[in-house]
Amino acid sequence: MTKQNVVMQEELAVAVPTSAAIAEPSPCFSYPPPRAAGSGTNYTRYTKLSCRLDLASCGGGGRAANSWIESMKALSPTQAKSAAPREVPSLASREEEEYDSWMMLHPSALDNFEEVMTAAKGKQIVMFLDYDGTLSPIVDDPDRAFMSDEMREAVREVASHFPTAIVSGRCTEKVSSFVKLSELHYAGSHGMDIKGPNNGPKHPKAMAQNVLFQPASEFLPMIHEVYKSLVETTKSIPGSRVENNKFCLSVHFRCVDEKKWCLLAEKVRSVIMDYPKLRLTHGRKVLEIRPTIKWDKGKALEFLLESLGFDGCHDVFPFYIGDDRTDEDAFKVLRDRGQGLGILVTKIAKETNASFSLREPAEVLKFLRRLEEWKQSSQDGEAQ
Ligand SMILES: O=P(O)(O)OC[C@H]1O[C@H](O[C@H]2O[C@H](CO)[C@@H](O)[C@H](O)[C@H]2O)[C@H](O)[C@@H](O)[C@@H]1O
Repeated sequence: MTKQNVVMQEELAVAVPTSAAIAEPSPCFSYPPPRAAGSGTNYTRYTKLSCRLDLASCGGGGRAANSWIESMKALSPTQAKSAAPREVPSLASREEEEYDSWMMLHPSALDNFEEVMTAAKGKQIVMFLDYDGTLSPIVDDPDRAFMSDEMREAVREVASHFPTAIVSGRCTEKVSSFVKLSELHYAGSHGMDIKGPNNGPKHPKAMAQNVLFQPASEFLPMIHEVYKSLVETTKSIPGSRVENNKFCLSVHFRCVDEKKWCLLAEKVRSVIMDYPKLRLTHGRKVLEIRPTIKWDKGKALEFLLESLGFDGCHDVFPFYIGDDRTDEDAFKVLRDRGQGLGILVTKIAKETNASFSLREPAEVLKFLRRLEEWKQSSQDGEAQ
């Protein structure tokens, strides 16, 4: 079988406006907010956090391996700043400064709620929500990443007003068992396993009935085979964990000693180099293996809009809220369509196609509650 060099070049660029550009912060933002890098905004300096996922060179150590490890650390917003070594006391404040600058371009969806809703007013809202890091906080054990009852209630309320879908890297069965709301659409396995609510949508304008779409079904046997190999190959690395997400796999290293990250990556590489039809990406302390088909969360969003009967409708306003790289595909679709709004959940500056931001799942909860209140009050207004 053809061997492939498993190299993913990914870069995370944090664009930092100069002090001149941030001297006069504007208290409110128009919709859409300023475009990110490369679109004629006030960027004059870039801080590049290299995110080269170069597994081929990992085993050999050296600079490439170090840079890969550094990029994985940089990608982890859950890093405890208080645990930073004493000799780099300025790191936290530098990150905060960068975040403040970044917020100029990706303002808080909560602080600017009225502006956001002005853009959505009169349009059919459709809500797309990522799960991990968005509805549930990031925790060490992926099997215990539960969402709170308050969050469930907020999602339930929002879904009673607007068609709502959960879009996750997890398999549909698992994420739906966490969310426990049968009235939602679920797009698991990074959008490769789409299911509509069994009893069809409650929303008068939405059409989709009993949707089931699995564009990567031919990969099931291969994924299962690779899952077994990965479990076997990585079992000697304490803390590592392979999660079977049906049409894709996750190899977790959140609980692996940093000194063993490269060894783990090398072991993953040794397995998947024999499968040129699989690709490797990385998320929040996780390596993700999935089919090379041109399908992602962005395609899933488009598919769901179409199956809901909203394709080509200009009076539809999709919100997509997510925290991870895989959510960028969906943010990009919204940006390219010039429709709706992407909201990135993050505590650190990241290059993104999202327009607005929220800091953490607790803010997502507040945002969903405000959306529900907004809908309630606009209904009350209509009734008067
Ligand atoms: O698309 P998502 O719903 O955000 O899923 C992406 C991955 O999320 C999960 O892993 C992440 O959350 C875990 C629990 O908090 C955490 O332990 C892990 O480090 C994170 O990467 C999930 O377990 C993966 O399978 C998903 O691919």
